[in-house]
Amino acid sequence: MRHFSIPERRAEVARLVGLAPAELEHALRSGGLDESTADAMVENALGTLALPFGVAPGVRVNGKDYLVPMAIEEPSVIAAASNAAKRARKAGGFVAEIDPSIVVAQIEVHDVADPAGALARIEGAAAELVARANEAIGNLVARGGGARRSSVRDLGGGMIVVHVHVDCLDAMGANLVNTVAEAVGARVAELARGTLGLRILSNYCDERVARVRVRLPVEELASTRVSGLDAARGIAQASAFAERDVYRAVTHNKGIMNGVDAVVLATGNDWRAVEAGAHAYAAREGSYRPLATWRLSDDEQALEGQLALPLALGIVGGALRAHPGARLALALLRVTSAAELAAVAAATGLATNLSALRALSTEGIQRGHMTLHHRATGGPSERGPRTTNGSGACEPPAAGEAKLPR
Ligand SMILES: CC(C)(COP(=O)([O-])OP(=O)([O-])OC[C@H]1O[C@@H](n2cnc3c(N)ncnc32)[C@H](O)[C@@H]1OP(=O)([O-])[O-])[C@@H](O)C(=O)NCCC(=O)NCCSC(=O)C[C@@](C)(O)CC(=O)[O-]
Ligand SMILES: NC(=O)C1=CN([C@@H]2O[C@H](COP(=O)(O)OP(=O)(O)OC[C@H]3O[C@@H](n4cnc5c(N)ncnc54)[C@H](OP(=O)(O)O)[C@@H]3O)[C@@H](O)[C@H]2O)C=CC1
Repeated sequence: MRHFSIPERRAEVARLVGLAPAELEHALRSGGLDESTADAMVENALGTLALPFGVAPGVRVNGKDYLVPMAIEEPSVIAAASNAAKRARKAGGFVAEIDPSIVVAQIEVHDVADPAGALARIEGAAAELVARANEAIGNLVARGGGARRSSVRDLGGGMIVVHVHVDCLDAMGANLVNTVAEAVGARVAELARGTLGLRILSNYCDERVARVRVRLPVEELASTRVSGLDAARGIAQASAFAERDVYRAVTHNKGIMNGVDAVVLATGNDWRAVEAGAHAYAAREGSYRPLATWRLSDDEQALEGQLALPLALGIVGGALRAHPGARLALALLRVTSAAELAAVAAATGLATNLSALRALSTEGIQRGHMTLHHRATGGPSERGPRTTNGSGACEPPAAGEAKLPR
């Protein structure tokens, strides 16, 4: 069977999203980042290091179908996301709920002789601190964002920490929030009567959580190799394993981050921040837990999955200002807010988790994964294009049923 070329896939994607093929060509030239832009982005640049950039078609979230850009070096992850998305779409797709874009500015003060008095004075000055914060980020306030409230905690040993909770709207928010932390720092230290310490955002964005769920009739999990009910039971059992064992929970979460990180990376977002926050959230109850869990319904008719993780993503600012490949990724997604991007990234994470668990709990991971792995290493490939009409030409996909030539 004929293997479709990258230009053929680009042409199909361009058609699907209404871009000129030349725009894709241009944005993805040199791995999406030219040397002079790279030179301006970081220090001591020698060049760029490219990753494969692919798409998972037909990921339905809150009733809308997305062509999801994924940057990842690992074979079978994009296929896994596509596979689960296809099954989920038939059942109505993923449902996501996203918190407001709250990121916390931390101001730490030490050598505080009277922490109780400091807390009282800082709580009494909450409105003043919020106003000072908002003065420093006037443009964000004008857009409808800004500092919402402040809080303070006694950390013991003469150390206190003040949080200013800032709605960063469509930005990831690190620089915005650092500006706030520095703007209010001196006043906080004055109120605390201590020594001003660090002024920096927290990457633990537990007020900016993306929650996504999916409900699949068990028959949507069936294959020629396994019944839907057996697959669903296996996935629920795999979830129980991860809920009981930290060694398994970490790998389970890796399978979620396969999807999340690939979207985060493709869209030019800060994946270190996402990773740090996700794993802290996984451990928020004192032990490390799976970020996603799966249950078979009581009547054994449906499998229900849910995922929650903090996701501070931006569709403005950061690397997006400069990176043509990341801007292309956002153009493919056609998202209009950071919350919408978080919804898609989370849904993609739940999708890769579902496919991994389905494979693991039925036939094992190696057949699907290694078949695609062999393509990268020069070994045998069983896969040909699925969307040819026999003459090799692409069949036009129906809306929401988008499939790409392989
Ligand atoms: C690999 C598959 C998808 C094969 O799955 P399959 O059932 O053999 O595939 P199929 O040939 O029947 O195709 C079914 C659908 O899968 C997708 N699909 C299938 N092949 C392709 C392809 N070449 N390119 C694009 N999409 C593909 C596509 O959506 C396709 O629908 P179609 O388009 O044909 O109507 C399946 O076995 C699978 O999902 N396996 C899991 C793979 C995985 O999780 N990989 C990650 C690497 S392992 C890891 O990092 C994490 C892990 C596993 O440790 C996490 C954990 O332990 O929880
Ligand atoms: N610990 C961490 O995670 C740290 C991360 N960073 C890095 O910081 C960067 C992210 O910072 P971030 O503050 O998001 O980016 P920016 O500093 O680029 O700020 C985003 C800017 O976008 C503009 N903007 C336009 N439209 C909107 C909108 N609708 N909503 C919000 N802002 C809008 C605002 O500028 P204006 O108001 O002027 O128009 C805003 O200042 C990333 O590169 C990250 O890696 C930096 C330090 C620490």
